[in-house]
Amino acid sequence: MAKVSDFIDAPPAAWTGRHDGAGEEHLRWHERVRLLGEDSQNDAADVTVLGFASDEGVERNQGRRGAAEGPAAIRSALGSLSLLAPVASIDLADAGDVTVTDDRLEEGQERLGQAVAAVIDSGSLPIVLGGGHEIAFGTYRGVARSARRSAPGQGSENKPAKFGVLNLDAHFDLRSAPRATSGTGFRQLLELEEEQGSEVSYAVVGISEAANTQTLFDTAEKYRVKYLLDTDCGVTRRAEVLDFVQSFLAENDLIYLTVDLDVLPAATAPGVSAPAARGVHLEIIEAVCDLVAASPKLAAADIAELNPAFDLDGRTAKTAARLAHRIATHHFERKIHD
Ligand SMILES: N=CN[C@@H](CCC(=O)O)C(=O)O
Ligand SMILES: [Mn+2]
Ligand SMILES: [Mn+2]
Repeated sequence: MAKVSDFIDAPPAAWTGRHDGAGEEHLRWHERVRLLGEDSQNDAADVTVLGFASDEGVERNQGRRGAAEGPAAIRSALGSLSLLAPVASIDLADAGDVTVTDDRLEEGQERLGQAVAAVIDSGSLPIVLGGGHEIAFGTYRGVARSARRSAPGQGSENKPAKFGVLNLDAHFDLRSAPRATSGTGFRQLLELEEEQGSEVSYAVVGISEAANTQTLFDTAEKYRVKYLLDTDCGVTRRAEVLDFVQSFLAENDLIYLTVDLDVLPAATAPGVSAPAARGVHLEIIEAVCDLVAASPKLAAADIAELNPAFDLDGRTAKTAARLAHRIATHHFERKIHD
């Protein structure tokens, strides 16, 4: 079986963070994460972090370069986060980064797909740290080529698993372009599935009417995309948002969760290529991540678009780290209670 290290360009570096003492009562991420290398015997951690160091897709989409530095900034913010008693036994691994050099984005997405599939097939949950939202086509390829995709769906011996992609984003990212960009990923995957005669359902939480043109809404309709506008996702609408997500979980057998940090208000996530004037409050985004992470259907997650060059006092990196932490710990808590 292929190992994740076969597809990695930059092996993981040592994690750092605050150290308060040796006991488990002081535990933080940097003291728990083990680094995966070519010689690692057991790759199947509960959660495996890997990075996608790319901003080529953002550049091609007329955006602001800098997201290639995102994975390092998220790891740095994750390092000092506490692992409290209920999750102190979580096995966390870092596989290192897939790196996009020059303009070889498509190659990088392919390698990311192979790395993600290797992690899933080892029995671990991959959380991929971006990187521009071109990460999505790579992570999707990983879920699509994993054994979980070809396993039969629930309640049916013959039908393949129903695959749902849930995007938390101000944008549809359904653009048509001659080459892959950070704005084309979901159109690419919908077209690929159509060509293959297979199916994927795509849903988005947080769409901004001001930041998507009519042609993008028309494309969303063509592909029967389910979505909630940012104006439907205020903190008083939490129950409706969670109902929307719960229905999507119920309709599918296998879920890929992707978080584009520009779904959050610019005050919470200034360090992105396209900050949101309104956005969806972190309280709602967190509740959605918690719900999805606690589902055994979750196959992979990623967090995209952190651009440290535009961050203010590391607040976007801290937010990204907090979401990665919640996805990891909610996944683990469900796993140990099952
Ligand atoms: N990842 C994609 N992003 C948006 C960027 C929008 C903007 O730059 O204003 C999109 O393509 O729609
Ligand atoms: Mn976006
Ligand atoms: Mn996006």
